Amino acid sequence: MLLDTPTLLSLLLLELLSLMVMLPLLMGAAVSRAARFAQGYIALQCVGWMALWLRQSSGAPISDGLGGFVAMLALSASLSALWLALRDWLGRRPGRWAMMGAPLVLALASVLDGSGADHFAIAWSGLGLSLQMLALALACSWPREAEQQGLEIRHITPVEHKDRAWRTLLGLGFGAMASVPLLRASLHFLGREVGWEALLTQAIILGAHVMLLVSVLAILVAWRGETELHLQRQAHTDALTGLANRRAFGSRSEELISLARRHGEPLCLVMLDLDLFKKVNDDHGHEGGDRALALFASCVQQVLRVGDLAGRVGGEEFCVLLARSDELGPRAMDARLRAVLHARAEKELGFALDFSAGWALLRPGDRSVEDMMRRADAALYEAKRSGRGRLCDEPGWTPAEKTG
Ligand SMILES: Nc1nc2c(ncn2[C@@H]2O[C@H](COP(=O)(O)OP(=O)(O)OP(=O)(O)O)[C@@H](O)[C@H]2O)c(=O)[nH]1
Repeated sequence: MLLDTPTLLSLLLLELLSLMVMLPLLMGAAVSRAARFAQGYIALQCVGWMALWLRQSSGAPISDGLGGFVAMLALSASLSALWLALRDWLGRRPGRWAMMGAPLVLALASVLDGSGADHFAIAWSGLGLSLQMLALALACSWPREAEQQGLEIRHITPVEHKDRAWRTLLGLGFGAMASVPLLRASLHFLGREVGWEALLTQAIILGAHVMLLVSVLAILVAWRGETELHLQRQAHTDALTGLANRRAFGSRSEELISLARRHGEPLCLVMLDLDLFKKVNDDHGHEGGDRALALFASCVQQVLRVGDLAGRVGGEEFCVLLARSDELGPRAMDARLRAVLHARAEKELGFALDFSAGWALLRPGDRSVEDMMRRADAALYEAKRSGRGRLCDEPGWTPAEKTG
C-alpha cells in the first residue's frame, strides 16, 4: 500500500472539511430541504471521520469508548441524511424506519459489543453500515414516484431521464462499497483471525474517498436537476393560484385532445369566470381579490378528477378540460364547484363568491383548444347576459350532437 492508514484518514478528513464549507457556498442560501439533507450528509461524515481520526492519532483503539460511539452515530446518521435527500428528490423509498433508527442502534452496538477490537468499526457496526449502504443503493434504483397528475409525468420527463445517470452511479457505488465492511463483519462473526485486517481498513478508507467523490457529483447533478425542474414549473404555473398558466394550459390541452381523438372519447371544455369581480376588488381591496382568486382555484382543484386539466387563462377567467366526459361532465362539475365554493367562500374569505360558466364539446373540426374556447366563451357570455351564477351550453348545442 502506497499510503498508510493515518495519512489516508487525514486526507479524507481534509477533503470532507473542504466540501463541508464549499457545498453550502456553491449552492447558496435558498436551497431545498433535500439539498440541506445532502449537505448534512457531508457534515456528518466529517464528524464521524474526525472522531475516528482523533482516536487514531491519540493511539487509542479507534472503535472503543466515546470516540467509537460518536463515529458510529455520525457515520450512520450521515447515510440516513443522504437517504432523506433521496426521498425528497425521488419520492417515497422503502426502509424509512430502519434508516431512521439505525444511527442510535449502531452507535449503541459499537459500545455495548465490548469486544474492544482495535480496528475502524466492530462487526455489528460494520454490518449495520453495510446494510444502510445497501438500503441507499436500493433507494437509488427504486422507481420515482408517479406525479399526482398523469400529464405531469410527461411534463417532467426530460429531468427524469437525466437523473437516471446519477442514480445509477450512486447506487452502484454504495452497492460496491457495502461489500468491504460486510466481508469484515462476516469474518468477525465467523471468528476468523485474518492477517489482512489492516488491508481491509485501508480498503474501507479508500472506498470512502471514492464514495465521497461519487456522492458529491451525484448531489450536484441532482441539485441542478431540481433547480431546472423548479424553473420549468415556475414557467408553466400561475404564481397566484398554482394552476397551469395560459401557455401551459394550451400546450397540455393538445395532449388531452389527441388522446380523446385516438380513443374516440368525448372531451369537454368549461370556461369559468367570477361574477362581479371588480366589485370584490372595490369592496375588499386587491389583496382580498387575490385571496378570492386563490380560493376559487383551490375549489376548482378540489372538484377535478385525476386526468382533468385546469388553468388560469385570464385575470378572473379559468378553463377546465374534462377528459372522457360528455355533456354530463360539465353539469356535474359545475354543481360540485358551486356547492364547494359557496361553503368555503363565506367561511374562508368572509364574503360570498359566485361564478358563471360556459362549456363546449370537442368537435371533429376543432384544430386546437382555442376553437373550443371560442365556443365556451360564447356560452359564458350568454350565462353573464342571462343573469350570471349559471352554466350555459355552447351556441347551437343539442344533446344529439356527436363528439370529435
Ligand atoms: N385582485 C385581482 N383582481 C384582478 C386580477 N386580474 C384581474 N382582476 C380584476 O378583475 C376584474 C374583472 O372585472 P370585469 O371584467 O369588469 O368583470 P366583473 O366585474 O367580474 O363582471 P362580470 O364578469 O360581468 O361578472 C377587474 O377589476 C380586474 O382588475 C388579479 O390577478 N387580482
